[in-house]
Amino acid sequence: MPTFTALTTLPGRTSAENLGEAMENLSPEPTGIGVFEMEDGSGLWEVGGYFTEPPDDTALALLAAAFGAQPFVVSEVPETDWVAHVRRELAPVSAGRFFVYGSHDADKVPPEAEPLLIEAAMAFGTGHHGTTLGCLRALDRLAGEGFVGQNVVDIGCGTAVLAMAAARIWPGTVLASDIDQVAVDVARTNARANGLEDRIRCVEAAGFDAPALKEASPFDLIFANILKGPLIALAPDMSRHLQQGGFAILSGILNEQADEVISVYSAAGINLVHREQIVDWTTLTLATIAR
Ligand SMILES: C[S@@+](CC[C@H](N)C(=O)[O-])C[C@H]1O[C@@H](n2cnc3c(N)ncnc32)[C@H](O)[C@@H]1O
Repeated sequence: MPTFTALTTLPGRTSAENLGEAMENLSPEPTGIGVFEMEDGSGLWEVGGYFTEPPDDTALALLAAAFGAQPFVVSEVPETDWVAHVRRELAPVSAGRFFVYGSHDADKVPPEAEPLLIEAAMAFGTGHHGTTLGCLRALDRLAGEGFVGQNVVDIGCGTAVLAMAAARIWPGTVLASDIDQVAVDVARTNARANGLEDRIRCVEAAGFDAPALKEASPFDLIFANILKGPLIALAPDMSRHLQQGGFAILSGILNEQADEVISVYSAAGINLVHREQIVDWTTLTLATIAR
């Protein structure tokens, strides 16, 4: 299936993030959105969306005008080329005891590491982003303190990197869910490639809204590496579905948004245990009891 990208630039991080959010409402819906500061010192931000069909030119022109952005440049990228490119570019990542790698780097896995094989594909979660790295490090820390997750869910699983990390170190089944069916398919493929297909159940779900999640609730560990908005919206559900003494590892939170997320979760009875910033992104470990 071909991939189309629509790219633009504009000044100002807030405007760029708002434009990225507005792009989520485009039809066809983008399968991914990226917002990056350009590294050329211009102070401009690049905002791009990936689509499986060409996005509507008029809608893009209206969006660009509304946000004071340059006209979008739409191009078709053969998916296989993109995947091959990413595979070549991605170096393995160490995060605590975990080692995330592509099959081209199989010979680099340290013998003592917990290996997580992730092939580049159309889903988020290779371990390179500060949010994924933060979640893996938070999991490593909890496990190092002796916590053993017995009923774990990874909401917004993307590649299922977090679900697989939990399944690597603990017995039991892990649920991996995503609102995006493409991500669910990628998650399933990755679970199989890692020999974890019997341990990870992959389902399509928005938040906790699927029978598989409701049946398995309450969880003793919930990962959710999604953005601030959906995290805040999910806080009441989290408090219903996280068991007493359980942990939530949350990410996708810009550093300056972390205090707001902490106070919303605290009001829902889920309290801060640990926070870590990796570049612009904060990962929070929270618990249903103060420690
Ligand atoms: C930043 S990626 C995280 C992927 C992976 N868990 C990681 O840590 O690298 C966020 C994922 O959450 C999914 N997502 C966003 N909102 C969601 C929601 N309300 N319920 C379930 N999944 C959601 C997206 O489709 C995307 O795959």
